[in-house]
Amino acid sequence: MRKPIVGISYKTYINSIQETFKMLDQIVRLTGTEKKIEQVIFPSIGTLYPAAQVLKGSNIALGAQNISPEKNGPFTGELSIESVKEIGGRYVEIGHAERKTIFKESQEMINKKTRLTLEEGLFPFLCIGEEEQENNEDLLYNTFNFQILSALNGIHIELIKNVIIAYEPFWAIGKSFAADPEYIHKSHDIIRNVLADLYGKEISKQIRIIYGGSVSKVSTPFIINNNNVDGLFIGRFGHNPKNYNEILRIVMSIKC
Ligand SMILES: O=C(CO)COP(=O)(O)O
Repeated sequence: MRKPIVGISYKTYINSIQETFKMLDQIVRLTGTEKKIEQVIFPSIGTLYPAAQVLKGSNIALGAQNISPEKNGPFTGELSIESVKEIGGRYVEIGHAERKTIFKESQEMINKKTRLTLEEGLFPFLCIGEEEQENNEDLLYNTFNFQILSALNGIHIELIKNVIIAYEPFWAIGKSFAADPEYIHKSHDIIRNVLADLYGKEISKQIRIIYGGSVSKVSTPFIINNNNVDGLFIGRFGHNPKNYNEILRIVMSIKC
């Protein structure tokens, strides 16, 4: 069975090392021994190394919000996967809506980063999602199919199961409320079908699909209550460690 997984991104909201220490210390005390669920924290990039020190020895993994498309070389301003690995990072977030819209990240770039992450033995949180709410299921299928196929193009089939698909509809990020649970469930079903059509049923069953976009403790029980939703990718409404802990407990009570 797929192990539930919850990620939380601090984006560029929590940038002080002291504040990061304080928050992660609380989180480690609240949830750091849980084994039935995977937890990943994606701290603000300047706090990645100190965050790694706090998470070390707990059951909470470290993730990088972005990496350079190649291990080393002339990529000014980028974070190398070599550094992520050295400090114990296990996950890499790739293709977030903000990187696509603000930093103009292309599908080709997303493909390079995803491939590098998998070949280096780490686990990508591959973000996909439509820009506008879309009720036509065929159009949604085509959008997901294109994004997944181009991101995973040329990657060895053996590695595909290590991908975590983070379904984050652009239009639901940074809002007051998450997308409607029924809409989320339908999208996850479509993504599972896309994966089965591309890589076969067996592999599709092993890939975790999680939802992100204005998730809160209020919406969590409704979103998570579906077989094809394997976890959450939390933003602002989990930045308070107590809220994060509550969200995690709800997910565990339903999934574990
Ligand atoms: O983008 C997200 C996680 O990657 C979600 O962020 P918000 O929950 O703040 O909308």
